[in-house]
Amino acid sequence: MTLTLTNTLTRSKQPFESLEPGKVRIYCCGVTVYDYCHLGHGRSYIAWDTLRRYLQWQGYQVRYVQNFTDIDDKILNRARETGSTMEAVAEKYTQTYFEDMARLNVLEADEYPRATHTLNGILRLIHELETKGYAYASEGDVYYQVRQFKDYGKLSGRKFDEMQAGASGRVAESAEESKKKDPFDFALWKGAKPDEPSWESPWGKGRPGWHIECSAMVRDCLGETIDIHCGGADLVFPHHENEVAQSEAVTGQPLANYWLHNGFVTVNGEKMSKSLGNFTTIRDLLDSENGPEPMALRLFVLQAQYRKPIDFTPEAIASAQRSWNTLKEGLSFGYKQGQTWGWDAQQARSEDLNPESVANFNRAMDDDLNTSGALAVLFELAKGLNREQNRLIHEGKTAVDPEQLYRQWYTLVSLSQVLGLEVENETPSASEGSQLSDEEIEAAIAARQAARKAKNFAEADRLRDDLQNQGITLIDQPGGLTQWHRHIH
Ligand SMILES: Nc1ncnc2c1ncn2[C@@H]1O[C@H](COP(=O)(O)OP(=O)(O)OP(=O)(O)O)[C@@H](O)[C@H]1O
Ligand SMILES: [Zn+2]
Repeated sequence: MTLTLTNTLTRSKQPFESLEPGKVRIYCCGVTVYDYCHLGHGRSYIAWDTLRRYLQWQGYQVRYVQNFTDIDDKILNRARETGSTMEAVAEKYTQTYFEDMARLNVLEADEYPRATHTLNGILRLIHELETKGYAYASEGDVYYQVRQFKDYGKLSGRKFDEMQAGASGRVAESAEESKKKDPFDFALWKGAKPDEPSWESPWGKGRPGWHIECSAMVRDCLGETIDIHCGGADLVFPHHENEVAQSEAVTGQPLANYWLHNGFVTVNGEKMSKSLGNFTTIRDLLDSENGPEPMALRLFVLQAQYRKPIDFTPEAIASAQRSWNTLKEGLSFGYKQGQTWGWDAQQARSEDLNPESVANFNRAMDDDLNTSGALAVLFELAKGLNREQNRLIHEGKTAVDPEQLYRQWYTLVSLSQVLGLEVENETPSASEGSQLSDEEIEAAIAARQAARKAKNFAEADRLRDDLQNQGITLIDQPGGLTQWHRHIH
C-alpha cells in the first residue's frame, strides 16, 4: 500500500514519493497574525498536523515549516484601531495562535519563520527576479510581470481571460494600478507610506508583498524544491500561483512536488471568514458553557476528509462530543483498569498492535487521508473495550481475555495518537498530580494532621483541596488514619 494524495497541481490523486528516501519536507502557509484563530484556521492546521503525524507513523522523518505573516495591511489596520503597533498586534496573536493550537494538540512546527525576520531572503529573491527580467521597479514599488512567466496559471488552472473577468473593475481605480504595466502584475515590494513600518531596500524604503515572503521562507528554510506545500483552498489563487511564479522563475525548479489544499469550514454553506463576520473563534467555542472538549473539536474536523467542506452547526459539535465520549471511554478504560492488570502503553512493543486494525486504518489513511474511514477503525476498537468495561463492572469479569483486550487498547491508543486524539490532553491537572511522589503526598497528609490537631481546620482543608486539585483524594479512616488514592484519568 502506498499513500496517495490529491495534488492540486496535477488535479489527480497521485502516489506519494518523497524527494529523499525516508524524509519529507513540508511547508504550510501560516496565519496572518491580527486576530484570534477561528474554526476554519483550526481545521487547516489540524488537517496538516494529521498529515505530518501520519507520515511519521509511516516511518518518515518529517521537517515541517510554517510561517507567521507579521507584515500586512490587516495587522496595520488592527494596530490603528487599537492604538497599538504592528509588532505588538503580531506578537499578541502569535502567542494566542500557540495557545489555541496546543489545546487542539497540533504539534509545533520545526521552524516558524516570520516575514519580519526574512527580509534578506525576500530582497535577494526580488533582486534575482529583476535581474532575470521577471520584475520591474515602478515609483518605489516593485512588480512581478506575470506574462513573462510562461507557466502562469498552471497550479490553479486559470487562463488569463478568466482571470481578467474576475479582476476587472474592482482594481481599476487604485493608485497601485497606474504603476503596473499589466493589471495581472502583482506587488513584490511596496514603497513606504507615511506612518507605516518600512525597511531599507535597493528600491527605496518599503515593505514586502504577501506572496514573496512564502517563496523566500521556503527557500531559506527548506531549499529550492520541497515535497509538500499546503494551505487552505482559498490560497490556490492567487497566493500559491504567485509563489510558483516567483520561485520557479528564479530557480528553474519546481517549488513543490505536491500541492495540497484543505476544504473550508462553512456556516450555512458559506466559508467561515473574518470578512463575512460569520466566524467563531476556537477559544470562544472551547470556553463557552457546555462547549466541546478540545479533542471533540479535533474529532469534529477529522470526521470529514480534509478536502471536503464541513458545515459548522451546534448539533454537529454536540454529535462530535458524543463520539469523543465513546473514544475517550475506550482510551480511559486501559488507563484505569490497566493499573490493576499492569498495562503500560509506554512499555508496549509494536508486536502488541492488532495487525488487522492497523491495516484497515492505514488503508483508509493511504487513500488521500480518509480520516473518517480511519476513525471508524477507532470506534470499533473503543466500542469493544467499552462493552468489556461494562461486563467487568456488572459481572465482575470480561468475556475477552485481558491479554487480547490489552492489544485492542494499545492499538486504540496508538492509532488515536496518529490522529492527534489523546486523553492526556484533556486532564492537565491529572498529569501534574501524577508527578507528586508518594513521599510528598505522605508529607502533605502529615501536615494536614498536624493542622487538625492544632484546630487549624482552614489550613487542613486547604491542604486537602490542594491535593485534590493534583488528582489525589484523601479518605479519612476511623481511628484518625488517612488513606489516599491517585486518580488515573
Ligand atoms: N473557513 C476556513 N476553512 C478552512 N480553512 C480556512 C478557513 N479560513 C481560513 N482558512 C485557512 O487558514 C489559513 C490561514 O488563513 P489566513 O490567516 O490567511 O486567514 P485570514 O485571511 O485571516 O482569515 P479569513 O479567511 O477569515 O479572513 C489559510 O491556509 C486559510 O486558507
Ligand atoms: Zn503562503
